Amino acid sequence: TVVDEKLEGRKGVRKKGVDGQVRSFKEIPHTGRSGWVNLVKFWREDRFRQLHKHMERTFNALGPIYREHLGTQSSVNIILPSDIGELFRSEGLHPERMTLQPWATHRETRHYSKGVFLKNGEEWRVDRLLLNKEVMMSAAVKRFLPLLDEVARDFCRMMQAKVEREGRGEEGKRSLTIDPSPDIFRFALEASCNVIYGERIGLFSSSPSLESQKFIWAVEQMLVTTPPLLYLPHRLLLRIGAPLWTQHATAWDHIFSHAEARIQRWYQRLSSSQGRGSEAGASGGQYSGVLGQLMEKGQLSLDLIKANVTEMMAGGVDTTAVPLQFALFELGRNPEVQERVRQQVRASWEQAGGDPQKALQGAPLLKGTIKEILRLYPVATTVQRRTIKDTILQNYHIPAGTLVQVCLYPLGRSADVFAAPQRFEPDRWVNNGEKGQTVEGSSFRSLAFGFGARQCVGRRIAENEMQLLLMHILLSFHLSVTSSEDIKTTCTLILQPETPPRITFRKL
Ligand code: HEM
Repeated sequence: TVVDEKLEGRKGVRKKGVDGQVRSFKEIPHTGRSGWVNLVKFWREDRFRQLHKHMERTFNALGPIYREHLGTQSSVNIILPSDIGELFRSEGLHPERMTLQPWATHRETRHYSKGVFLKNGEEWRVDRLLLNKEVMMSAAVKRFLPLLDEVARDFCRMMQAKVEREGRGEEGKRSLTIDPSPDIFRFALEASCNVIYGERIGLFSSSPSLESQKFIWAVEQMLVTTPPLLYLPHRLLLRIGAPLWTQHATAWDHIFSHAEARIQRWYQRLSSSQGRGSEAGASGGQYSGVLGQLMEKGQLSLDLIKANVTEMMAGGVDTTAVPLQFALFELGRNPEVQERVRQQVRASWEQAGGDPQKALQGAPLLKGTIKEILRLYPVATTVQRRTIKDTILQNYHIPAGTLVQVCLYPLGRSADVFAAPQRFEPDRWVNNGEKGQTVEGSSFRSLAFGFGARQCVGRRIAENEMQLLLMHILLSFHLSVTSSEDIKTTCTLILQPETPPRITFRKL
């Protein structure tokens, strides 16, 4: 293949073709013509798990644009902010990503509706505008922030009790070294349930319910089984009852049944409040989470509500739990950064008089920390768009309908885009990177949540959830790590640590 033959590396911006003409699509460097040969190679060398590193290596070998053909999929991959800007500028009113076909097939075979993640066109836009009102608009953020804050505070109380009980050192100053990932997954699920269903599920108790553990397991299983199914003819696997397909579909069934039980409960409450003629609705006029809002407003059908809250639950737990693990690790191995962030958080917290929104607004380094973590460890490793018109990228002609992927891991670590890209430096995002930490301007560099009208619908939930947890942890604990070696990462559908890092929590 082109990569294997180690064709001359061509970094930087590509000049016009020999005769000054735009070059053809076929001339874009590629990693091998046959999608099936490439796929076999990927399987043999276990490259799916290292997809992010494979992309980084390929850009280094082939330059800032390349084509890849893998099984049934093909894409053009890009990395430079100028090309990313060009791509997003022409995404149109109904931006389209690569369809996660196995997820779509699950909905079709079970006769379930699809949520915004899987829809396209005007159908997508109608649902999306309704959801934005409940999760993206600033009035909605104001409503759900206290629910996230409550869970973050409870998490810290639970951790304090654990450190006191199991830690070492004198009373009141004990420290405990643990792999915090199981607790963080519980936090993320508890927080999601509180915001989406308006329901606490008691995951910080000593015996969390079997149902919740099953849910966490099912999301993990669904994520792991997705990448291989993306490149295989999964309808054939479905027809022959292949174990990979069965595992995938069963995992989704669990995720759906979790949502189903809650929707039924709400439906009964709503029907009985209507029966009583109550004007305040099932929630008694109190904010009771995204599901409650959607049910009471009644603008989306019950099936569409189910599809969307299920997608939000499935998309909202691992995606926030994993960056939080990386954040604890980076703050732990960079004590000076940790102290700087803590000082700002403390000052802001004291000023805010217990108002979580004010406290976050006064601590921009917390936001910078999250952006920096997602730069180094983008939980979704690519953002994709299907072009709606002919475009030119790196002076190559890209026909309408091409799938173009922005590769976030190599982008975040590129020295052409970020100064000292290996350094964990939340300051680089504060005051528009005034400290010269990005190379040439600042547009199209922070894309972990995607872009524009199709960006992550859970973005405001995720950002606030992660910032609030870090805020309360920094107010309560000093963090350190047992080893400051880089964490090895692996790609399922999301980028995560190969082995979760161990963190020492010392009570302040
Ligand atoms: C750190 C956490 C998260 C990251 C990095 C992340 C990342 C992303 C990205 C990159 C996209 C595609 C955006 C695009 O195409 O432009 C996306 C879409 C989506 N995310 Fe997230 N996400 C996170 C958390 C969440 C949460 C908490 C939820 C649910 C509450 C959620 C639900 C969704 C949904 C439903 C979509 C599809 C939106 C649409 O197509 O209209 N995500 N996310």
